[in-house]
Amino acid sequence: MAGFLSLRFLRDAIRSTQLKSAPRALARSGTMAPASMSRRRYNSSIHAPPDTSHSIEARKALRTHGLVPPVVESYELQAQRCMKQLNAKASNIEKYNYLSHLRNSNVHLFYRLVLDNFTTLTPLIYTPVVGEACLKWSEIYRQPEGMYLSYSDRGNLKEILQNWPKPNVELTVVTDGSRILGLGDLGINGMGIPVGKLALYTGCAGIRPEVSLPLTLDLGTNNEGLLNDPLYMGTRMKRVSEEEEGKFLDELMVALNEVWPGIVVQFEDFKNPFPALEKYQHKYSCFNDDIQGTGAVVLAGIISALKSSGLKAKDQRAVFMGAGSAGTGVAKQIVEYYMKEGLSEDEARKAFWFVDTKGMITNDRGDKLAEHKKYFARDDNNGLQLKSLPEIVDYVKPTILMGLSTIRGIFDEPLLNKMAKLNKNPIIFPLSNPSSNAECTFEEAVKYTDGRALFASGSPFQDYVYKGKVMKPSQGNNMYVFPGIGLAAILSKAKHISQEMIYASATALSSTLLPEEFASGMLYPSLDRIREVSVIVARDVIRTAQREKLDREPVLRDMNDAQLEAWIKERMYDPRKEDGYLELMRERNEELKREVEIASFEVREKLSAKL
Ligand SMILES: NC(=O)C1=CN([C@@H]2O[C@H](COP(=O)(O)OP(=O)(O)OC[C@H]3O[C@@H](n4cnc5c(N)ncnc54)[C@H](O)[C@@H]3O)[C@@H](O)[C@H]2O)C=CC1
Ligand SMILES: CC(=O)C(=O)O
Ligand SMILES: [Mg+2]
Repeated sequence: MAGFLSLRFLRDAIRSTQLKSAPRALARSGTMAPASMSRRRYNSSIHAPPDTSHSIEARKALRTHGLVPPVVESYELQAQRCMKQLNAKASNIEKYNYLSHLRNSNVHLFYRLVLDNFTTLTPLIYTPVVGEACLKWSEIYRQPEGMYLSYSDRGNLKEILQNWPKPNVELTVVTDGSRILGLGDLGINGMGIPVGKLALYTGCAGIRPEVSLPLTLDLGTNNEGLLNDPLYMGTRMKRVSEEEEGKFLDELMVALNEVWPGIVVQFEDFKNPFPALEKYQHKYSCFNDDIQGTGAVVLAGIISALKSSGLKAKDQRAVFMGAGSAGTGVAKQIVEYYMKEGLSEDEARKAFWFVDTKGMITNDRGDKLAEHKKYFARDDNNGLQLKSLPEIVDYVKPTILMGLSTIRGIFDEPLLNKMAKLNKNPIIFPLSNPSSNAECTFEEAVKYTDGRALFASGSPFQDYVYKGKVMKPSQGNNMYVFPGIGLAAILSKAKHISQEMIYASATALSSTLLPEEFASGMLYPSLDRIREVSVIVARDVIRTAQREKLDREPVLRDMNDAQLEAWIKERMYDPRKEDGYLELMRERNEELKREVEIASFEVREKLSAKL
């Protein structure tokens, strides 16, 4: 019996790497000719395509000799050509397509380019251009990227996940496409978001590209435009009910953890992300980026802004335009900070006034409030029900104006003037994405507050020269923390991702702002230093996981901070050190190992049949 169990275990272990062994098994059963080494190379899960940077020796070994022009090029030359081709593209969407193609055809060159041109390329692979790509996803579709799981696949999710061609997945970003940035329900067109977020995981935190899985759930869409679009590539049906989605997600979480035990799951851009977070956060290694990641990143910006304005937590009054997952997630995180600064929970909670489509959120407004809005609903309004943002600002006299509403331009000139009259340094955070949904632009915030606003936006803006001075915008985007949180969860093998771990990511991020950056008005560190930032975020998140006994990697426990940082850095994927030739050799080794495993499994199976 014990022998039988271990054989089954071995067979399952081999199946978990089944893709590589599948061609051989099929070949053995006679349904498929054995793939030649050269054929297999092109189907390789690891990218070792013909590359102009390969030496002649490598080309010979890879049998790509003759498949690329003869000159062996330096990376600098390759990069020069790429940037020239990129700059020749007439529109942002063409640039997006070009970069997607590059990522799929030469992954290391793509990431090297991203790391060397981070601030120029991020807006093209992430917000704002990814928003346009999602709007047009079914139109611009060229190649498979990520996995699509449809409602009709329920019952078979585990089996389908096993079709993913890379054997070891450590991280997935999953969306149901129901609230893509501020662009609404885009159905499966939302795939651009998991793809973009995971590209940032690799760029910002050095997660190896082959261990990440972009995942989009095809659970229908209520977007009539898409339902009527012949090119739309998702199932043409209305969105399933919340209950049906809940059951689907239950199956998905089990399946993901069976196929890739301990996988880190990032939930992204769900219209109603609260039930999943509540249900899974203490059960699996997962977090919600829009609620928790955004909360952490905005808290870090608020810590910097308060330091800059010289005001205390107890003096803050915040008006939040938009009371969705991001708005309430951000405010909850700030409440925690205010409490650590000495306020009672009630004092902290009362420092927030929320506004949604029906106006100021109060307990006695007369409508049934969604569960997540109740905590911040005002009960001190003496029956007063205010509808418009300007009258709410007059009533509250806020120090902070936060935009997570998706409404472009709602922070208009008169409102910004008002904030500037009320405060020496008004804190203005138009955080909605993409740029076309921002509550105001950087230029507007500077001009209409006479250059005194402490500003952060969700999507990037250009520097702006005001009265002869170059003003620098800050980008308050969860990209500053989610890569470090995910990296920490992977490296520490965290059982769960706790609220304390998320909070640690915020304080870690705020600690990375350099004095000179702070002096120049920046609220966040320069994105050019994002890898350094991710190391510090990951370090502090790991430390918190250890304190809470949520980590399962004992090796890290005895390290001091410097050792831990060095260890994290060492594990980060660095495209500069990658080499397709070496990878292929590694891959061949792995393949040989698997062949030996299969052979020994077969021998043992025959033996056990004889016994
Ligand atoms: N900067 C960042 O890192 C992040 C930015 N966001 C952005 O925040 C925005 C909102 O995201 P979620 O909260 O997840 O969406 P959501 O759909 O959950 O919430 C949107 C909120 O805005 C309110 N709203 C919409 N139209 C309004 C109107 N005309 N007047 C008043 N209120 C209105 C809704 O009532 C709702 O409370 C999106 O644009 C998203 O891209 C989200 C996460 C991270
Ligand atoms: C940045 C982000 O996660 C969002 O806009 O939804
Ligand atoms: Mg999001």
